[in-house]
Amino acid sequence: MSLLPETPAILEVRHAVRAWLARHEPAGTVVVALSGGADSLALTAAAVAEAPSVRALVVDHQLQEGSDRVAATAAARALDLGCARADVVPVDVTASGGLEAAARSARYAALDAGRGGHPVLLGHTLDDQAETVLLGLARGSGGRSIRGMAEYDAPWGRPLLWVRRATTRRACADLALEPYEDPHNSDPGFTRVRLRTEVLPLLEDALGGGVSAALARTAGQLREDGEVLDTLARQALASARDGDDLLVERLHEIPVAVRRRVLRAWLLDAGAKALTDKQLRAVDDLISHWRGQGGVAVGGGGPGVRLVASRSRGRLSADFVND
Ligand SMILES: Nc1ncnc2c1ncn2[C@@H]1O[C@H](COP(=O)(O)OP(=O)(O)OP(=O)(O)O)[C@@H](O)[C@H]1O
Repeated sequence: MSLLPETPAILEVRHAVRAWLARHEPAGTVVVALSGGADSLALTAAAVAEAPSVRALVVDHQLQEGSDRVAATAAARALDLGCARADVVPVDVTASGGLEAAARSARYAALDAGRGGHPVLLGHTLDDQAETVLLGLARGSGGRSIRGMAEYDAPWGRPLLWVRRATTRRACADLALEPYEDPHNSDPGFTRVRLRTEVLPLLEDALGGGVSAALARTAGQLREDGEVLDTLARQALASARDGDDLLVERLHEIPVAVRRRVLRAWLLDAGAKALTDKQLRAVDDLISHWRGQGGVAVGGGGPGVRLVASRSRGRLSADFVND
């Protein structure tokens, strides 16, 4: 649909979507995950202009009074904008492990179930990426936590990862669309909101601007580097495996950055959960600093059971052991 006004903001969002489609070549229909907020609304308008056929999916978390109206309004906008279909999917959020996390997993499950085999475009912007990287830097460990979000991790596509949030807002204003403002997005009880409204502006001010873009760029570079290391690790894992065990002699010569990834993938496969850097290093010591030490317990066995990685006769094995 080339009926959209050709303002700089609209053209920038369209260009980002066009470039994503050209890189990832989804066949036919794409689904847009539409919250009704500025990011996914601008994304929907641009997708309709750029993709052969667009379906919108709006998840109604049913957590706030009137959420059904918000969802219905968003779906109606999607049809106005030219989507071939727009569906509201109500979900029941059962809050185990925090409401935010429960809402997110219910949302992704509903989008996955409703996408009909097509890729799903999400409206994450460069600003979301910068916040994610900053959170990862402060809370995570290792390069994986500051890689940020992928622009395509099938079926999830993020065409706007290099577009500023201000641009999607501008695009909506240019289209005379009134985005939904989620009250959560201004609630300082959420760490992400404080990052957005307090920390990042302070960093921008102190460092003279460009911080969000630099964080997003760093994430992009780390992701590319990390993907190479992951590929090498997959190959090394395949060659070191003997049944469920690993042959130590095949792991000795591998650079430590790759070897730790091999061990991580192997332990996760064996059922490890929430692996820490300290545990991984201790398992690595079974190879690089072997002095006959005992096994290393890692999380994952459930109550009363531990997963223990140990070395014996040139092999590493991971076994569940009762406490
Ligand atoms: N209710 C919803 N229905 C459909 N899509 C949604 C909904 N809420 C969010 N999305 C999609 O997810 C994108 C990111 O939204 P938001 O930043 O609120 O998510 P989040 O809570 O940070 O979750 P995550 O970053 O894990 O996806 C939106 O741009 C939109 O594409």
